[in-house]
Amino acid sequence: MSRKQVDHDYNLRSMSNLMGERWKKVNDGGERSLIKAPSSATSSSTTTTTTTGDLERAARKQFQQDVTPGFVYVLAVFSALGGFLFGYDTGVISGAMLLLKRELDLSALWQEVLISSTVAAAALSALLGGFLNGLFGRRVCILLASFFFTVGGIVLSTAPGKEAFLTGRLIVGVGLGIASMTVPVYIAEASPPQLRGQLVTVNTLFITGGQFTASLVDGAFSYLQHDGWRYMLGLSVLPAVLQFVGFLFLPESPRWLIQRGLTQKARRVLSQIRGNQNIDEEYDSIKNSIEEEEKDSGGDGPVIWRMLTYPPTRRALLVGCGLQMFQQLSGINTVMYYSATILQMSGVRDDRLAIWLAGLTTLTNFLFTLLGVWLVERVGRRKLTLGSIIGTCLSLSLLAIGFLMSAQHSPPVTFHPLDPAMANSTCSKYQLCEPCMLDPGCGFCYRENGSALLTSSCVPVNKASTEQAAWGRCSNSSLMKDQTYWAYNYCPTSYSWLVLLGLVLYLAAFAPGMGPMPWTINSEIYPLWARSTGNACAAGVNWTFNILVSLTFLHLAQFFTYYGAFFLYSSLALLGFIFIYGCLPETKGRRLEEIEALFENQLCSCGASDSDEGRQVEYIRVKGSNYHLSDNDASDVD
Ligand SMILES: O[C@H]1[C@H](O)[C@@H](O)[C@H](O)[C@@H](O)[C@H]1O
Repeated sequence: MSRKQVDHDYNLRSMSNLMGERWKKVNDGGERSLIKAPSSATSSSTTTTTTTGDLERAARKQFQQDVTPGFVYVLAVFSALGGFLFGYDTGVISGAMLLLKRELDLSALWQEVLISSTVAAAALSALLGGFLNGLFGRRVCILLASFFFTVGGIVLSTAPGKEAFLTGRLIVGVGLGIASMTVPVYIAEASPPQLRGQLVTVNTLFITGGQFTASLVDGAFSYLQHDGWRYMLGLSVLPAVLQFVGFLFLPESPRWLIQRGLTQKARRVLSQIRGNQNIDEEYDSIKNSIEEEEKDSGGDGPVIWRMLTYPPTRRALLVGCGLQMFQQLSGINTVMYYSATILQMSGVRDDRLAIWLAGLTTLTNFLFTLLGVWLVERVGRRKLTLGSIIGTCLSLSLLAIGFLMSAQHSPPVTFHPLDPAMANSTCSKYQLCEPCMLDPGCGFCYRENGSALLTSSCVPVNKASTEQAAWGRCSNSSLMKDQTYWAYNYCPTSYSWLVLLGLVLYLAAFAPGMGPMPWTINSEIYPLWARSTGNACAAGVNWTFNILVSLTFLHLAQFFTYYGAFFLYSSLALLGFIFIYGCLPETKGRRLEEIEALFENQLCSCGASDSDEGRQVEYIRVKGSNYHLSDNDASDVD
């Protein structure tokens, strides 16, 4: 939308307010002036024959003087603690697992179960969250989520065994699912339109901030071999309690209150959030839209059915779920979960150093999400998402090329030691490091002299700990003499710089757009009656594809090699680009109530609405102004 048109829209909107206030003043007998207009405008308000030029000037002045009250920021930050916990709880487990698997003697299966149980619980509870949101409201759902985070954190940090730990992970997962779908909706519903994108994006900034904090905490407590994991997981209780207490005092979403018919309360909350600015026009607009939406929404039946049978919401749901699906299919969580392995490929052999350096990945993700917060209201959602996904696609190709070069220059196996148990292992058949590394049962044991590799062998991995070989030189750290290394899941390579470059570019491209925009856009594309269900479905899709991609990554790498897997993600990102190009309309600057109209056209003509800004004028209601005059609905002018 051009700047000029935004100004024009606001002028009209402000004018409608201004006119309302003037009528009010006339009716009040001219006793008070409710707008902070310049003296010229104020004096002319004693008559209703003011010229449009005067009105427009005064409206412009008034609009320029509007400041966003601080309360909306407080509200956004307390809600975004839910995002922080999302990032922290999904991020902290990788470091905690390193300690936990030794202390609780976990098999590979148990490790997988403990990691994926949270994500699976989140997928289910996100869907359930839609129902809870509609029934109890956003505030109760956020309170519920922080309650689950708190209880889950306590159970995890005090767990006596793996079963109790699994229970804790499931409880946290339930909190995650509810928070992930509620928080963006709550922030979007409380924000003024010109700030909405930025404030909802802050939630993703908190997610990546949580992931970054988790990597620092993992690094710090990795030195505490005994019970370190209890502190790592227990720390999440602090932000959870803070959010719970905060939300005891924060208000419900005004839009939800209006929908529930609690109009007086809604007016009070709206004026509290807007810092006692005039809320008549906004209140009126929300109320009317809800009434109209309810007429349009196709009668009875479950919300999801009504959404699917009403074309605009069906299209919005497709776009929302598609965005979340492509976010995960672009492989963000393989990069987040396996960055330590990728770093090891680039020559970092010390485990602790790899954990710390993995923190750099999460820091990059966080910093570039910050760029997204800055860009979202400047360039708009559509351009930001398109730019981001094309960058993601290219950098994934670069990552793949890095892995390809490493594979093509894979070091050979030069030494074939005899298995002491005389067992016939497949590992001894490999002639190169690449296939040896891709076999989850084997690892590469080698000596290094300068840049030359000597006596390299492919031997079975220790089933209890992938950090060692089952037998031989690499089976015990004290046996590993100087310059002897054990590489599991990676091969020593001189092309690691290409992989690292790809990784950094990937995060720089993904984090400002594809990271936050699916959440931000989902929070604004559904009409109120469909908002919680729409967000619940989209969040459910996000969690489902998260688990699908992260659980299949290693198998995918085994069958298609690392470069094959990353080329696949790159092609999926390209598909995502085509989908977004065709289907995602621009929602920047529009009121939530106006956005439904963007989905009235055919699905794949959405890009056209970018230039279709004249439509904006249709939605400006002058009702707010007439409201005081007659309180008579028949006098509304659309
Ligand atoms: O938007 C977030 C963010 O990009 C995170 O880094 C990622 O781990 C999540 O899966 C995603 O939903």
